[in-house]
Amino acid sequence: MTNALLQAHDVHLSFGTTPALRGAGIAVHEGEILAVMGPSGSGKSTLLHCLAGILVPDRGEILFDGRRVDRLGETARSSLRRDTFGFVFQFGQLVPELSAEENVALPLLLAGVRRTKALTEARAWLDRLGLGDLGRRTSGELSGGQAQRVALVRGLVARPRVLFADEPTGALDSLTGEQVMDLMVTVARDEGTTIVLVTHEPRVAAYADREVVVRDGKVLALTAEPVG
Ligand SMILES: Nc1ncnc2c1ncn2[C@@H]1O[C@H](COP(=O)(O)OP(=O)(O)OP(=O)(O)O)[C@@H](O)[C@H]1O
Repeated sequence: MTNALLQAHDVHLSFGTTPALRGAGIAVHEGEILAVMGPSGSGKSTLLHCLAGILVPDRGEILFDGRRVDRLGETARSSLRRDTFGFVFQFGQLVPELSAEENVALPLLLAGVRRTKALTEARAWLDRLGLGDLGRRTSGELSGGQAQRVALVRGLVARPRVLFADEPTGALDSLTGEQVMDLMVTVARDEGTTIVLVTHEPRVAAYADREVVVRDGKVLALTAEPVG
């Protein structure tokens, strides 16, 4: 496929003598929600980190929108992560001293949006997603599921082209996990966001358009790639 938004070709990466990726290849299409599954230690998070420009592979290529991410320097990769990508991890990682709305506003502030405007926008997002009542609370005053929904909104507020979600429901019970996934899919469809979703839970992967499995540092396709 040549028109994928995000691609990895024959990616290898080792941590010291431990190989994490051994020839991984993947193509993610614009607007697609792709679930990356596989056993513990198979290389899922490492692959996500390579696709997101957090890690640079030892060998192979990472392409975003036709551009070689693996050839960019740290500053350019950091700008790409800040301006074009969004992130949500297993333990939301909200800044504990800040309120929910301040946490949501953070990516906008980092992108140079003025504080008042960033907070107004953060509040609008929280309202739109039914979380407006939580805006003034700090993360210590939120339940795990509420905190994770706020973290998800923070990952989406700057309208990233790709959202990288690494086990976003891993710390939640299944009902709360479903609420987080419903929110993620609703926003992604509305905004046309592409999602790379690492999960080991089939119920979570079922929200995706397509699934791949990582095994021993390689990617096995489970369902067919979309045509186009
Ligand atoms: N920072 C690191 N230092 C050393 N080894 C690492 C590091 N990160 C990952 N590894 C190793 O690389 C391999 C792949 O790890 P990775 O975290 O990508 O797997 P995973 O499929 O995401 O696992 P899990 O489902 O348990 O999160 C494993 O053998 C792991 O121990």
